[in-house]
This record gives sequence, C-alpha cells and structure tokens, in this order.
Amino acid sequence: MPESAPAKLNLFLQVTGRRPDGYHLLDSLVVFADIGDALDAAPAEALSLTLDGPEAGALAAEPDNLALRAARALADAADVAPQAALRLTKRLPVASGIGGGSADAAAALRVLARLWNLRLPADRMREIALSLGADVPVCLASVPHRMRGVGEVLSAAPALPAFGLVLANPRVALSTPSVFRALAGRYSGAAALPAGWDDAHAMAADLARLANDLEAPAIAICPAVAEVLAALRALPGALLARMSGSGATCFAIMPDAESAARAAASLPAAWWRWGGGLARPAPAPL
Ligand SMILES: C[C@](O)(CO)[C@H](O)COP(=O)(O)OP(=O)(O)OC[C@H]1O[C@@H](n2ccc(N)nc2=O)[C@H](O)[C@@H]1O
Ligand SMILES: Nc1ncnc2c1ncn2[C@@H]1O[C@H](COP(=O)(O)OP(=O)(O)OP(=O)(O)O)[C@@H](O)[C@H]1O
Repeated sequence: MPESAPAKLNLFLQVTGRRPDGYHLLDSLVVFADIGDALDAAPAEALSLTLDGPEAGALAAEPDNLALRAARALADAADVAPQAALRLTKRLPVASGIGGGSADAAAALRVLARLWNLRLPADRMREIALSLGADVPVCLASVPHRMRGVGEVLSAAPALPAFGLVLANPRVALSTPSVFRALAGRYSGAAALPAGWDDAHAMAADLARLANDLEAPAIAICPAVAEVLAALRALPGALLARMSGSGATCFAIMPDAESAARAAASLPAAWWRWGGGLARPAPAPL
C-alpha cells in the first residue's frame, strides 16, 4: 500500500514574530485534506526515485527532491544504508502553500521507517522531520494540530465538526521565502481558540476573526490570489475563503464534502481545483 501524503491546509496562520536566525514564529490551525501525493517504497540495493501523476512534470527526480532528502536523513540518523526504490505520485501542485514537498518528506519518513524496520523514538523522528522543513513535523502526524514555534511546537487541535473544503490554485508557483520577505515584519498576536466547535458555521465564524497574515504579501506578489479568493467567496454555501500557507492555493470551507466537490467543478478549468472533505483514515502512528 503506498503511503498517502495529504495536502496540508492552514485554516488560519498568524505570524507572531521572528527568530534571530530569520525563521518566523507562527500560530496556525493545520488540517489535512482528502487529496494528496502518494509514496511507495520497495526494497532495492540503492536509493532511487521515480515520479508519476498529473503534477510530476513540475518536478525533476533530482537529488534535492524532499523525498530523497528525507530518505538520506533517516538513514543517517538510524545508521543504516539508504536502500529503497521510491515512487512518488504527484497530485499536489508544486510550491503552492499546501505542503506537497513537506507531505512527501513526511510520507518518506513513515514508509521507510517501516521498510527498514526502524524503531526510532517519536521525538527523534520529529527532529529529523524539522531538519527537512518547518512543515514536515506536522505532516509526519498528518492529523489536525495547533502549530506554533516555527512549526515544531505541536498541540491538540480544537475538536472539529464535519465540513467540506474546496481548494483552488491559479497555477502560479509562489516561493515561501519571498512571501515571508514581503510580510516585512508586520506581526499579529497569538489566537484564542475554544476547545472545539459543534458545527461548521461556528468554526467558520471564529476563523473569520483570525487571518492568514501571509495573504496580503502573497497578493502583492501574485494578484491572481485575490481572484481565486473572490471566486471561492462567491461559491454558493461558502462559509469562509482564505489562502493556505504562503499561497497561492486558497480554500473555501463548505457545509459538507459533497457540496464542496460540486462547487470545485464550477471553478475555472485553467485552475487546479479540488473539493471534498478532511483526510481519512489517519495514517497509523509511528
Ligand atoms: C508557511 C508555512 O507553509 C505554514 O504552514 C510553513 O511554515 C512553511 O514551511 P516549509 O515550506 O516546510 O518551510 P521551510 O522549507 O522550512 O522554509 C522555507 C523558507 O520559508 C521561511 N520560513 C519558513 C517557516 C517559518 N516558520 N518561518 C520562515 O521564515 C524561511 O525563509 C525559510 O527559508
Ligand atoms: N517532492 C517534492 N514536492 C514538491 N516540491 C518539492 C519536492 N521536492 C523538492 N521540492 C521543492 O520544494 C519547493 C517547495 O515545494 P512545496 O510544494 O512543498 O511548497 P509549498 O506547497 O509552498 O509548501 P509549504 O506550504 O510547506 O510552504 C518547490 O519549489 C520544489 O522545487
């Protein structure tokens, strides 16, 4: 069974400060959508990667691919030879704010820990994940989390109601560092969240009082983000529309997965678009 690498969504993302090394401090509610890449690993004498899937064209299977970097980092940490034939089915647009590369790296850690029969402690796995990217620790768990620090401080998410999601990307790649640079030091406070929400309307109302602080800087670099947000807001039944991560993918919260799937099909065909619900079932714990 290939390991699923679900898309990460930041339901809100507030930037609360900056560390001396330049990394930003965040406060975010992260969930995972029922769409993602898939990563398979077979025994082999050396480490290799092949790519397929609708978005594979945007990526070369170069040594820098996050799945390969994850394999090497895990092998180093566990002191084993990095031997595996990886096959990555790429469905998530590259450099789009939904953590595709991070999800692939996390899926590589999970699938290779199984293939190589490793028993590294969970905190060591999270350390290896963080060395690969700020989003990789939360993707390692791939279940909803409140995410703070630069991405490494994970705590329980509020209890979530059932809801649907529409994702849309105008097919413009946005570089995460350039969006953080365009934020130019405008920080907000941390969020106050309840223990849970009984329904999608209550959740959307609370989320509407929060923000993705990277949205305005991303629109300054890529005005198409504003068009996507306007189209999502105009979908019948949309409860909230917002950008995820550093963009350019935006999402709408919908009452349920079925209405989300129907609404996604009405968006411009030139965009990458998807509608459904949250990722399920959750990957088995390590
Ligand atoms: C914006 C988010 O998508 C929110 O989930 C993530 O924090 C980004 O996570 P990521 O893509 O795994 O990020 P990394 O690959 O670690 O960092 C890419 C670049 O983004 C900026 N970066 C990233 C994360 C963070 N907390 N502060 C930052 O300033 C840095 O310039 C960094 O060099
Ligand atoms: N397996 C991979 N999938 C996607 N991008 C990868 C992968 N390996 C390396 N990369 C590189 O990483 C960069 C970031 O890609 P990714 O799709 O993870 O960005 P993102 O969706 O903006 O992530 P985030 O939301 O975590 O900021 C790309 O520009 C790409 O060149």
